[in-house]
Amino acid sequence: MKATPLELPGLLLLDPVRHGDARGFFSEVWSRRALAAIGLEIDFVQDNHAHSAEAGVLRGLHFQRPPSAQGKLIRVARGAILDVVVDLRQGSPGYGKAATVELSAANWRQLWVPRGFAHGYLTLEPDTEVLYKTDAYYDRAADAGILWNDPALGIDWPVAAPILSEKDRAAPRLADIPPPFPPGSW
Ligand SMILES: Cc1cn([C@H]2C[C@H](O)[C@@H](COP(=O)(O)OP(=O)(O)O[C@H]3O[C@@H](C)C(=O)[C@@H](O)[C@H]3O)O2)c(=O)[nH]c1=O
Repeated sequence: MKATPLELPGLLLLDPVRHGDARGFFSEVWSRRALAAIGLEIDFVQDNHAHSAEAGVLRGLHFQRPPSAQGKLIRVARGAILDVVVDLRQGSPGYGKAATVELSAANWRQLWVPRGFAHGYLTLEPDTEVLYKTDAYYDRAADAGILWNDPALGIDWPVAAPILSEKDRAAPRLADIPPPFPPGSW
């Protein structure tokens, strides 16, 4: 498993091996041993699977407040997404900065997002299926979000009018919420 650190500390782009043959392919999409070998020892507790029917669906930017913060290991089994994360860890050199990466069934890449980030994605193709593992359970009371196009984040979304949930349409800007991950919480 190749692991490439991205510009925000803790973010890792992973390239699992895909063994192709005449039948199709085989791939170990998650292995505790392979992740431990690159220094990631994570106890995942939940697997999520989301289908988006259309290109232009934007989900995010979401996080769960501590102590229910979640690390996420994200991949795409069908279609493609622009995956976006924002570092919300106060005191991190990346605080308030965003990173974007394309994940697709074609490139077979995965993104490891540690606790302390907001996460969102835009589907680039219809019928896109996103799968991700989390290291903490869903906690509806801790569920929170930041407005996808908060100008302070400077995210270069390739779409002006995405398809959003009502919740995401009404999300606050980062400057309008108490810092979700103060020093000591991450
Ligand atoms: C996230 C989640 C949602 N739900 C429920 C709540 C709601 O009724 C329904 C849809 O929830 P949402 O609208 O929040 O789904 P969605 O907008 O897809 O939310 C997801 O977005 C991406 C970007 C993430 O990073 C995830 O952590 C998660 O926040 O599913 C669960 O039961 N368990 C979960 O873990």
